[in-house]
Amino acid sequence: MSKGLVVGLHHRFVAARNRVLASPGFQRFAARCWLTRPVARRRARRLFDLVAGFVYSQTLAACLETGLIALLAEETQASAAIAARIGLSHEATLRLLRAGAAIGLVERVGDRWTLGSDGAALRGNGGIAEMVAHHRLLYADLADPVALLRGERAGTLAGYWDYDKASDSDAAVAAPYSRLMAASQPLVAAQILDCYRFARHRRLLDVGGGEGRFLESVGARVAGLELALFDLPAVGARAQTRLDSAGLGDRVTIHSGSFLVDPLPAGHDLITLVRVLHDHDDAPALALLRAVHAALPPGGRLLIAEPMAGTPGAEPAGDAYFGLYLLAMGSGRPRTPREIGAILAAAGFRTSRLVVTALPLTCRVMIACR
Ligand SMILES: C[S@@+](CC[C@H](N)C(=O)[O-])C[C@H]1O[C@@H](n2cnc3c(N)ncnc32)[C@H](O)[C@@H]1O
Repeated sequence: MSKGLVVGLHHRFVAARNRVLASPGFQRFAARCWLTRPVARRRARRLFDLVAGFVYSQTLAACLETGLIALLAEETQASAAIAARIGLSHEATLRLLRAGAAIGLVERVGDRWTLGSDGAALRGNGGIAEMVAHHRLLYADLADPVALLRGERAGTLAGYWDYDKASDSDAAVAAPYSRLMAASQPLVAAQILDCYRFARHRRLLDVGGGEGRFLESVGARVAGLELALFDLPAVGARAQTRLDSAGLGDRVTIHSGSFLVDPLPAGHDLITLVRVLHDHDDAPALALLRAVHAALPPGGRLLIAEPMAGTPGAEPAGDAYFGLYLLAMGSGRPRTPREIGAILAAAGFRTSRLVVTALPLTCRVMIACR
């Protein structure tokens, strides 16, 4: 069968399916028939979740901002005691507790309240709370999503992630985004360190390494590996301070500059790009990969770690969440492993492969060989 014919048949199938699914008569039938009812209910719930997603996010924000999650992590409490601690009326507290319970953040046990399973999981990862607070900026930009897509809105996030100002040594610009990245870094670092054997290398350069939180994790896990970090001047200065106070100052060399303008330091057999490539549009991304290629010796490796588009089971995190987040930020896009492989080949890398990580939703890893 020719490819054109297969595409044509696929198209006709999808069009026919969508006509049926959109029909109110079919929807009524599907909801009433015992055979189709479970599927109809699942689909209705999924659609409702899409419509209501912002309300759930804001419920989560309120649970964090009032201190409810932190409070219940300490001890179970009665609603009146909770109200006194979080500074809301008893009525508002009950409303928040019930909303939080409905989405798994808190749980009622007898006449007291404790964390729900998602609330407990959230406590185990400090980076999530920081992201939730940070989403105020994202949601301000998304208040008019069509204007954002048309390019009619100067994004609030674009001012937050202002790499141009950070490259002019503007410490006030670099500080908030560097702190945010450092807070969410441990979860990412653990996955990278679990999926790739760093001990096979002698010298590692982490490009766009932020405050050095990733190198801190590598240093703690892999003895004997020489460490170096490259980032914009204002960020490099923060990394120096952080790594000095972590006792790694002697083991890490900090290089400051812009990877879009300055050559990367040579002499490292492994270079890492952790949550860096997706920040950049295709032309600068290719320039960056060419700079990495030029800095590596023959046989040297590049490790790319970031959330990617088209991740099975985590599709919304790629093209929906990061697609719109990076649009608001003003540059970059999430890429599929195949797209990353194509730019790696264009930059001169001989081979590239995907490595399995524990939580591909937050981080996938590709290894390229020069
Ligand atoms: C999203 S953050 C990731 C930080 C760190 N790798 C992590 O995972 O926590 C991107 C990093 O790339 C750095 N960066 C952006 N543009 C750069 C450039 N032109 N040259 C050097 N570093 C740059 C930023 O300063 C920032 O630290």
